[in-house]
Amino acid sequence: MTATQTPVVPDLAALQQRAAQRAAERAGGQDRLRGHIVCDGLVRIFKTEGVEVVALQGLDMVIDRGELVAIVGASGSGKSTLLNILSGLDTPTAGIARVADYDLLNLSAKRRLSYRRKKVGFVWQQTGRNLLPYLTAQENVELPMELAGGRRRRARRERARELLDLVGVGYCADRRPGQLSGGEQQRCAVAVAVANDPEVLFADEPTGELDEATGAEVFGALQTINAELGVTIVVVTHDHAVASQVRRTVAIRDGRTASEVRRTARIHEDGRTELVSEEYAVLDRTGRMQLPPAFVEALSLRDRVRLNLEPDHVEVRPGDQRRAEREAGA
Ligand SMILES: Nc1ncnc2c1ncn2[C@@H]1O[C@H](COP(=O)(O)OP(=O)(O)OP(=O)(O)O)[C@@H](O)[C@H]1O
Repeated sequence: MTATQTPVVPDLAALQQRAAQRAAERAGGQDRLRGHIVCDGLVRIFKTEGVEVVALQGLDMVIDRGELVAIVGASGSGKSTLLNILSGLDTPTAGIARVADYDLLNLSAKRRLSYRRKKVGFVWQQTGRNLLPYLTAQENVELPMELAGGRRRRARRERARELLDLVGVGYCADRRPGQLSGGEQQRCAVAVAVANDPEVLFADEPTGELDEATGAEVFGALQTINAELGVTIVVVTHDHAVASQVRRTVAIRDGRTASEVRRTARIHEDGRTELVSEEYAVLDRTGRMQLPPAFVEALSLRDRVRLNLEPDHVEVRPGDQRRAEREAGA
């Protein structure tokens, strides 16, 4: 049996391949594929009443064109701060934040507006933030096109209809948000977010207020947009179902990229396809990395650790081996 014959997990690999192909076509060639979103040593410090909060402390992250990436992390780890910066709502204190050739540290007001209107789209957790209640779904999708200009009325109407169909809510076109379920509203929000054909879509907890089945439908709409339109998508989520279905999940801890899980489809000799997850720690340019909390706890690592350089790996041992053994035995 070959890879094309009924693999166990065909969807992810096939969709990702299609997304990469579409994104490459949009970008005008493979060599422009690298680094659609680049954060390097990204810092955001908030100052309130003389107190400084370092929300991002040198975050590094590169996302390629056409990727669909999930960002996870505990509350307060800096996810919303990162998304606000990447969506052009907030300005970083230092470092590099670049999206599709827009340097987000140095944007004029005019360029910021064009960035927000044309380059990126957003889906927020609160459905009320995504859709205007007094417009129908169709009108909601047409509105951003009208504001951006450039498309005639008929073209706007046709595109809105196509996008609603693409995310599976064509039947909701003439209804107002109040007449839609939470999942339908979020799928309409996805159509609104891509109305002006953005290169990147940011979604902040898009399934956060939905039950599992409805959340899966909304995530399915994001996957379709990624695969069919080649839009790069970054989803901040606490939803395990979402995080486990993307090819790459980036975990943020204390304002830094702590680790990444990459999933690849492995094809066995008997033709079975298996989804394999591998966890990586992220090493920054100065050689810093964070050990996963489970590793630290398992060996009671504290204060300082011993490092040994081996020909093909680095060993990390408890600094005080005897104490660690005592605690492990206790
Ligand atoms: N406007 C602000 N002023 C002061 N501190 C802020 C501001 N925004 C965020 N912070 C602080 O920055 C840190 C990161 O917050 P952020 O909202 O980015 O975390 P998060 O990972 O999105 O959390 P959650 O999952 O709860 O939304 C927190 O300590 C937070 O209190």
